[in-house]
Amino acid sequence: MRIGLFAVGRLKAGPEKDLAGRYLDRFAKAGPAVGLELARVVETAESRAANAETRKREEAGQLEKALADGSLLVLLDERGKALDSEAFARLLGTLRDSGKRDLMIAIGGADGLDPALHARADAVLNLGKMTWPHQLVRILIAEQLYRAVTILSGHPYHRA
Ligand SMILES: C[S@@+](CC[C@H](N)C(=O)[O-])C[C@H]1O[C@@H](n2cnc3c(N)ncnc32)[C@H](O)[C@@H]1O
Repeated sequence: MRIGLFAVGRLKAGPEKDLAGRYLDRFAKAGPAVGLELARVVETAESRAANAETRKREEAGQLEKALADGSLLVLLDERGKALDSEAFARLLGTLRDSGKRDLMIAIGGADGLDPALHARADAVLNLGKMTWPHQLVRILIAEQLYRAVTILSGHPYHRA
């Protein structure tokens, strides 16, 4: 399965990008059935100037374009469902074994994700109830993806 991370907003060179990159590299190397596309950057000068609803619709349109036909979609949202790392690994394993070729995991911008994406999503997950900036969310989900493949493969990185 190919797993893509879709994120709104550019991650500048610096410690956040380095740390997210480190976990994404480990993740890509750890699971034979798991590939990775780097996060897509969709923010433009126009989208920054637009109001929140217009901006969210535009971002959702760009995500829809980036989604392969029949792709699974998981959204990250603080109002989503809380899973522990083992349950997240099981979910990833189930999605991986579903026969679908693509899974996109989406992180919203400053205004969150458009409601139309929520209606189409296969799962909406949170990383705790607090609101994190998208830069940190990329690091958190990258680490959890790596942790999940180590759980699925029985690697000792994760100690429950
Ligand atoms: C700064 S937050 C946007 C908050 C926005 N006001 C909202 O109501 O959704 C940017 C993105 O980071 C992700 N995010 C932030 N905190 C999160 C959390 N606790 N769990 C999951 N995703 C989170 C979401 O994808 C969110 O759209």
